[in-house]
Amino acid sequence: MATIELQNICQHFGHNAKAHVEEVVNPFAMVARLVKNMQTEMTSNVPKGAFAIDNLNLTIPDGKTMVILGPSGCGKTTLLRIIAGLMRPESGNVLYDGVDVKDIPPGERQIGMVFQNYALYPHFTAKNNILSYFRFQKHTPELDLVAQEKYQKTSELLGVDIDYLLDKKPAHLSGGEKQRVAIGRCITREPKLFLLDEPFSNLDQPLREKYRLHLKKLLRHFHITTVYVTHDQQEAMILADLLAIMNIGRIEQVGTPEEIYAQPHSMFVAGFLNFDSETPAINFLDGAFIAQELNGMVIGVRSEDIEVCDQGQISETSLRARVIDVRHNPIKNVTILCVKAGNDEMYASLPFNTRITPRDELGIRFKAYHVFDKTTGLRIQSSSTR
Ligand SMILES: Nc1ncnc2c1ncn2[C@@H]1O[C@H](COP(=O)(O)OP(=O)(O)OP(=O)(O)O)[C@@H](O)[C@H]1O
Repeated sequence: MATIELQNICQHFGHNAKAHVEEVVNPFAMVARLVKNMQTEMTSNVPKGAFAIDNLNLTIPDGKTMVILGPSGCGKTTLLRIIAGLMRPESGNVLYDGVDVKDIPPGERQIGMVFQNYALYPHFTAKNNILSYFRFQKHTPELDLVAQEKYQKTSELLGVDIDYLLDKKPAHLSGGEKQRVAIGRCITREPKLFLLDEPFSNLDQPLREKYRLHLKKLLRHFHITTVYVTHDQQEAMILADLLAIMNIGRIEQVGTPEEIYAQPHSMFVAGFLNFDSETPAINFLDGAFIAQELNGMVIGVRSEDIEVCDQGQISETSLRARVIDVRHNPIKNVTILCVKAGNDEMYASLPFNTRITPRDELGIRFKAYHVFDKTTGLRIQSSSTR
């Protein structure tokens, strides 16, 4: 196990690049990068052109799972590759337990890595992939014994259903099976650090859900420091001890999912972290519409923090609104309203089956809200009557 520290990391790509990336000579890493770049090209939300990580600092505490969550192209994989040593940053330090690992090659850092494409050895069976760490060492009867024990323990932890795929080669394994073999391969080497880059992105939804719970169990069992990269909010929420929200080369906020949701540092974080995909993460409203002294500010209010009242109960502390749309969701036990107040449209989550219909006129009140500076996007204050 290890505490990982990133200190003042800088890395530039594109036309503002200060230097060429020093790619550690590793054919697998280079192929993975090419594939990754093609995928990023196709899906990135970040403006094309220069990309920079400037003076990034981050600590991943010993034994914790830190999920790096951010939009496509914000630099999550770059960060993971810097931690792994697959890329040397232009400047800054990476420390494992306080020791600078600049001169330690990736293969000697005791890392278990699982990438999107799993990078299994195609000519090895599943069993030999799981044991590949031992297969590359000088063969001795003692090593065979250790390997057998490790293998036994790993397959127990991965679940009984790994047995039937052991003699198959990767070409004959499904995405979920490859993923289990890749994780098994990591566990067998007893890493001090797990690095996982969207390992479930090739799986369909039910399998993703199954395997992420399985992975959570494994991570709990081993207490290995883990960095998990994803842009899937549900995955992040389930797996994270700590979340780091990333945006265009910057870590915007670090904390538990609950802390970040309750006290977002910025409009980006407030609008990005969404506990419930039924509604937008937060409603942003023009401060001036709420009160004159809030001119130049933006109000952020979560859908669950909006309550409604009859027109007759509208007071100084409530706003007039018109219902645009009503959706009842019996599974989640909520009724979602879309209402318009002034020029602002917003969503409210109410108890299931609330008797409201489109075009109703009503009053709305905020139980809690955040105030953001319109120019910097930073949170200035929060208010709650909950
Ligand atoms: N070796 C490289 N050379 C030039 N640009 C690169 C290189 N690697 C990454 N980039 C650029 O850096 C940015 C961040 O890429 P990165 O793969 O780290 O993002 P990401 O957050 O992991 O994205 P995704 O969620 O889509 O996988 C992108 O704009 C990408 O095009």
